Amino acid sequence: MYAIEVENLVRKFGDFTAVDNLSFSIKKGEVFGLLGPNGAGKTTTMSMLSTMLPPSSGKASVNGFDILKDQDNVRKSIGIVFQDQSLDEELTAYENMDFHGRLYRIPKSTRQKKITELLKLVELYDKKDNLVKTYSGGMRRRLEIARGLMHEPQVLFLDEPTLGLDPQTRNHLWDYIDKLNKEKGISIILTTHYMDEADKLCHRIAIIDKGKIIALDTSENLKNDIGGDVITIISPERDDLYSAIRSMPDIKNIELHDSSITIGIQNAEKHVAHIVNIASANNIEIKSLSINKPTLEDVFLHFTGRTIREEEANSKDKMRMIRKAGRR
Ligand SMILES: Nc1ncnc2c1ncn2[C@@H]1O[C@H](COP(=O)(O)OP(=O)(O)OP(=O)(O)O)[C@@H](O)[C@H]1O
Repeated sequence: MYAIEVENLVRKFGDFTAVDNLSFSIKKGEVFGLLGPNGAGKTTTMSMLSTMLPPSSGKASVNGFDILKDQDNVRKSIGIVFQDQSLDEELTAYENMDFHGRLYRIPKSTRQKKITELLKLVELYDKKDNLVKTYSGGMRRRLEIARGLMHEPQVLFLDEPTLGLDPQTRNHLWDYIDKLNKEKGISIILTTHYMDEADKLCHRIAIIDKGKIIALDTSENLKNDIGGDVITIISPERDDLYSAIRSMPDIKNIELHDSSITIGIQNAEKHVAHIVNIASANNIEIKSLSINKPTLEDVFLHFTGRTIREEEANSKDKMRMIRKAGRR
């Protein structure tokens, strides 16, 4: 059984199609990422899978339960951490957790044990009696994750889990998410517009743009599929080197430039020694050699002709933070 199965899922708002015929499945124990720019349809997809928004057409199941026919069981199977914070600022961390446990009718003795275990897991146990309004952004997000795990969900939904957090806090949170997956075996679906986040956390990534999946695979395969690595060599005897190595069997393409040679090749590091040996056997000097690995940004560019514009994303992050602050 899959953690999530999605078949031809569509969501329209009036004439506008926000989610356009998505199909994918997520294995149990997998961390799966929906990566795409703002407005790509990620949150809308998560909202449908968590039964908060009905699809216009198509079907999906979570933990084997149909999102339309078996909503109660879907809800019991999932923990949710969405973009907008939903903690009670005037309560302590413990009280927030306890309140959530009561909502799910978890008996008192189990509740206390669970709260202790989860607050320790996200390293907030020492601060359990502090009011949430005294918490930093990273601490709040960790508390939200712990709270989302109170009822022992099989699948965790994380919508932009590190939005608006500073790089150090993001790194910390990534460690917790990784730990949750490894230690508790929880399947995780997360959305992000941060390439490094998808790269670091996700076993597989669906790149989504304008409501459609444009590529889906492991990060490594996605990068390899667009042509692999690029080796750049600077040498005073470029022409000789070019002639000596151009017939190497694994080279996908080789180009001679004014001051360098560039070689497109998969798993570049495996071929570097061979290239250096050929140069040395032919008395050719190599001044420098560097390997560039393609990034997920290159993958997105390859499929869409555009970049996921981080400036745009960042300004949107700021707007969200201002909006949230205004609500307090
Ligand atoms: N309730 C709604 N009514 C009309 N349009 C909507 C509604 N909700 C979302 N949309 C539109 O659907 C598209 C997808 O939005 P969605 O929030 O799913 O994108 P996203 O990839 O999660 O981006 P973001 O990270 O900015 O939320 C956007 O163009 C958005 O404006």
